[in-house]
Amino acid sequence: MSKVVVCGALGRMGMVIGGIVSESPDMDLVGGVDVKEGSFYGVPVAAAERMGAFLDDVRPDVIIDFTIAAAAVGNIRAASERGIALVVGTTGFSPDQQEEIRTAVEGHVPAVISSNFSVGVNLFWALIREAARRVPPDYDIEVTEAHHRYKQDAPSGTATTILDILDAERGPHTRVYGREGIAPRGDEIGVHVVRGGDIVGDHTVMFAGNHEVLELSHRAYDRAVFARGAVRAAGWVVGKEPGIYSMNDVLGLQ
Ligand SMILES: NC(=O)C1=CN([C@@H]2O[C@H](COP(=O)(O)OP(=O)(O)OC[C@H]3O[C@@H](n4cnc5c(N)ncnc54)[C@H](OP(=O)(O)O)[C@@H]3O)[C@@H](O)[C@H]2O)C=CC1
Ligand SMILES: O=C(O)C1=N[C@H](C(=O)O)C[C@H](O)C1
Repeated sequence: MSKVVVCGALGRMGMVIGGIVSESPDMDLVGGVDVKEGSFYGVPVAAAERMGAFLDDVRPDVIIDFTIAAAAVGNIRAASERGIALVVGTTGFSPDQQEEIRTAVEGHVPAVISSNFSVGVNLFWALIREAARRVPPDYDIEVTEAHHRYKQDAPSGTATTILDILDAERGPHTRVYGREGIAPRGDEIGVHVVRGGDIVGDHTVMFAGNHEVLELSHRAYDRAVFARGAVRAAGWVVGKEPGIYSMNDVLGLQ
């Protein structure tokens, strides 16, 4: 039975994750952490400022973090100092924050870190990789993502992962974020961000040649797809060797 703490417990993702963990026969939801204290699913939610004391009290096996980048870095450090395994879904990390996370995790605790925990998106990334290898080099590439009006970071973590896959397969390209005025196309990848309403998460990669367009798309209809993946990762990561793992490791896709 793994003891689980959810960071960002009272947020959109935290609430869905808490519900799934509380109903999992092999998991014990022992608490949450959020900016303000409270409770969810019958367990306490500690205020972020007293997270360390709370972890020392409830002693979880794994922390699932869906907060914001600045908070997640500190949460990861707090988990690492106590030898607690991690699942991190938070997005929007700067290169410096990514380096801080690597230093906190590697050689200390096992952590599954992914910008998207849905099975569909992990397959989508594999299909994009394959397409990027096969599509002729002169085809233009545009990446579009759409999310709800409350999303803070842009472009999404999932879109950033897509851009990293495209760079790995086709060589580094300049990223042009939207266009305005006279904007002739070069050898860039165009990146387009849409924010509105309650869109859960849409991503499209367009490969545009002369007289044809190939598009690969993924659309999430419910946050449960991300939450189920994160809870699955939490069950998987406890007891693994220290290091950073991807959702491919959890799903056995590599
Ligand atoms: N990898 C994936 O599959 C997915 C990743 N995400 C990512 O997860 C993150 C959260 O998304 P979402 O749930 O929609 O966002 P929300 O804003 O709804 O939830 C984040 C929660 O974290 C709280 N929080 C802020 N700082 C701290 C802290 N120091 N300690 C604990 N809690 C804190 C926020 O409180 P307050 O509101 O008071 O600031 C809020 O309740 C985002 O980065 C998003 O991109 C989202 C979906 C899927
Ligand atoms: O903030 C969200 O909602 C989501 N964030 C993740 C991202 O930035 O890619 C994953 C998903 O698209 C939903």
